[in-house]
Amino acid sequence: MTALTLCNINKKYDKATIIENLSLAIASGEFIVLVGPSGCGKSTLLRIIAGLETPDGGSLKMGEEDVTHLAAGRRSLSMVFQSYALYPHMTVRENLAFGLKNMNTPGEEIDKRIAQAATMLKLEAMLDRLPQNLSGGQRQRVAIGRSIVQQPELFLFDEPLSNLDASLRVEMRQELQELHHQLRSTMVYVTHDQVEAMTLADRIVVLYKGKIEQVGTPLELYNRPANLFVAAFIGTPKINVLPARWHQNGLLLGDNHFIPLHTRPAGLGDGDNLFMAVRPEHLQPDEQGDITLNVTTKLCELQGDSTLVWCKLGEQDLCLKSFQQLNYSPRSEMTISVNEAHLHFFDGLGKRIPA
Ligand SMILES: Nc1ncnc2c1ncn2[C@@H]1O[C@H](COP(=O)(O)OP(=O)(O)OP(=O)(O)O)[C@@H](O)[C@H]1O
Repeated sequence: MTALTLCNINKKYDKATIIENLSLAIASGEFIVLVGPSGCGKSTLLRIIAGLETPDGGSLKMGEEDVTHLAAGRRSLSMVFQSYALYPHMTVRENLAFGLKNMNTPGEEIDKRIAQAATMLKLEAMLDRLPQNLSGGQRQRVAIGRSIVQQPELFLFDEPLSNLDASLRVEMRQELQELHHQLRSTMVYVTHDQVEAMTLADRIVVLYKGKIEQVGTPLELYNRPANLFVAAFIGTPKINVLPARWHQNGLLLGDNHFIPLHTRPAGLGDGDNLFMAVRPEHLQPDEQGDITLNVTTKLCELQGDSTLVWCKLGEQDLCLKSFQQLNYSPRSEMTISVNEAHLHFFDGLGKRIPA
């Protein structure tokens, strides 16, 4: 286990800045998940930590040791890729043993570590098979096993589950959780999958254009997004965002729809522009909430366990998610509601306004 400290990391490709003055302290044993839109620099950051890319500025420490200029092979870490990268002509056992043999680990020790990893990852029955005779999930387990036998202080994962089908992903996600629980190693994990991020992470790092937008526990990000970008990035379907203006004791939404509020968001004065945001699952298809809104339905999407009701408040599109099975015909008038505690407010620059 090791702590990891990134301090003012910069990385450019040609003239384009990919990572900009990025600082992050990762505690020993922590499971950190990096998320962000395609091209925001997640893999680049992981490769910098691995030593596969050199930063143009800044420093990287593992524990107390400055590893900024240490060769990849000399860092006590192991990386698992999306593509598994197994040797096709070697059996599972040989794949697991390969790195250890290169480090001149004694044979007995290799056998012991392979046996432990095989038990942990349920690979015992497959040790003498070639990768071509394994399923995608089993291959991914071998790739993870190859990391485990190295007993690294730090695990790096670059979208390790993205080649697997949906049910296998769920299974592997749970196995990774269990693995972290057993090993208590520091793990840094890149994914596009929100559920993986929310369920695996101790803390999530949201990146955008090479900068950190917010670092926090999954629930901090969901409950108190620091800005509109994070609010819109975390949660499916996306949070509803409505332009608004403070007026006396409430908000004027886009088309002058007034909603009274009990609490004035900090620092707001009459006429100030802001954004009000509300998650689809916090809109209720009834009048029970503190604030009611008269909307016109556009479309109902029945999903079995839930229904998405797409509707319009004036010119503004809204999505409501209900865990009931609902069916409204298009262009029906209905009243929906929300509790004031579920509203988020952001200033004109998209920064959260504390309640
Ligand atoms: N070797 C390279 N040379 C030049 N540009 C690169 C190189 N590697 C990555 N980039 C660019 O750096 C940016 C960040 O890439 P990176 O792979 O880190 O993004 P990402 O967030 O992991 O994206 P994705 O989610 O699509 O995998 C992209 O614009 C990419 O085109």
